[in-house]
Amino acid sequence: MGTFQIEGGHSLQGDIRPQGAKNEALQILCAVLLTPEEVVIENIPDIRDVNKLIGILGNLGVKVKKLAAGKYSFQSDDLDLDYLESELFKQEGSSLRGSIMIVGPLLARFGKGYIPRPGGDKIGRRRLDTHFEGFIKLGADFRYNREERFYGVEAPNGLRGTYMLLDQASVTGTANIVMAAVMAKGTTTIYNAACEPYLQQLCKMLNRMGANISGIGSNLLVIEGVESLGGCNHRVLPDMIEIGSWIGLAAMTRSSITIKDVSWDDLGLIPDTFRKLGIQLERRGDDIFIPSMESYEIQSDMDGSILTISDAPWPGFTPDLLSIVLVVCTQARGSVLIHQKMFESRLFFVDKLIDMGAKIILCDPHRATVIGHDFHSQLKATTMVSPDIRAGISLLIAALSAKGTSAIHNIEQIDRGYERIDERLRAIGAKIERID
Ligand SMILES: CC(=O)N[C@H]1[C@@H](OP(=O)(O)OP(=O)(O)OC[C@H]2O[C@@H](n3ccc(=O)[nH]c3=O)[C@H](O)[C@@H]2O)O[C@H](CO)[C@@H](O)[C@@H]1O
Ligand SMILES: C=C(OP(=O)(O)O)C(=O)O
Repeated sequence: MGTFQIEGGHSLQGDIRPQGAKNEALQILCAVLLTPEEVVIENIPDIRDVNKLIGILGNLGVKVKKLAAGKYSFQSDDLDLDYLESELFKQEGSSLRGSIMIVGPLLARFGKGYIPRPGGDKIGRRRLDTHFEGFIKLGADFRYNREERFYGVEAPNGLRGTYMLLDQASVTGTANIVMAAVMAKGTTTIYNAACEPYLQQLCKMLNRMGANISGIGSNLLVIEGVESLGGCNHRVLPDMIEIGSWIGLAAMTRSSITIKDVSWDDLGLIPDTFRKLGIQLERRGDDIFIPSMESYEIQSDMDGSILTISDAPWPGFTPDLLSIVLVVCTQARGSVLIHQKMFESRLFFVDKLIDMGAKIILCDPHRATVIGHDFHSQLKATTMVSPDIRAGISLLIAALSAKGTSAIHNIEQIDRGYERIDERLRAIGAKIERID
């Protein structure tokens, strides 16, 4: 279990460039299984989850070549499907959430797909029903081995397009079903589809490979099945969750930071949500400039009531930034209610912030009220364990703003989504060391 040691209380300055988006990369990497031709992907982040998925693709027989930093070529022309039934796959496949998205492409191309129940963060129940109900609607047979926690779908006679209304706008579920449907016979219509930029990018890439998907960016996707897909080039967007993390970091440490090449038009409600906390953000070309601020004041609603920040499927505010918003509010002027609707265990980390001196009332597993200090009282350094990726980065931001030296254990959770975070933060003046 690795540890970060952080000396807090210093303001930072400079430019930071976001990595490629983790959640997009996980989808795009799975899509390389849909064609025997070469697929070249750029801006792949060098993070644990993505590297694990690339490892799984390699074990499946995909020819993986690293062409440059973040740039890889993949060719799935000679796969070893026996790997899917091996003990090694049971371990590797369960170690990250994103691996679930190999099932759709394998089912589309080879008529079968298996996956162990994915592991990952302890952030609440994470059902897979939407994925498998979609595959069943497309004509696949489903089985679940309860003892081994192993899911399987088979469609030896191929898949057939149909209409489906998803029970939830699941991000990975939509990606999986889209990838299964692109080569199904006839038309598939997916209503209540998730439409995060990750999915928009996936659908655009699939169309470049020869698929016929319309409705991209909406919650109604129409997919005309095609016989086969070919190779393509694709570039992963900057990671909007990392961008939000750097905005929070700048505000909490009263730093002046420029976040480079953010792809503003794909950020949805993220900039305005931070603005509601009183944080100044300036659009400079495709960069975000955040000036150093002595203080930031949370806006009230128009009728004067306390602001609520809650998550929702895209184009709503992403749940992956709520922990970061929460930590930023601990030093704001004013009060806010944070309502995490999707996940039931993502707010428990506030205990650590309370230990550090933050004023937070955890109302129930989904809601926390934060009363900001307006920098009149600095958080105090402490020792903590990162429970999940976004709680981890939030604790790291808290430690960078706190007085004294903090330690964060279990930083593997942070490394699964943030590339060389210690080096990149040191480059803008942070005092952070990795201790193995
Ligand atoms: C690898 C990856 O891409 N992970 C992301 C993906 O996970 P993932 O695709 O696993 O998450 P889902 O979209 O399936 O759902 C996440 C949670 O929200 C609940 N839910 C979802 C939709 C909805 O309309 N109502 C609802 O309550 C689900 O029951 C579940 O508990 O999307 C999540 C939701 O944006 C993000 O937190 C994860 O970072
Ligand atoms: C919850 C997250 O990731 P995953 O779905 O990979 O666990 C996240 O990125 O915040």
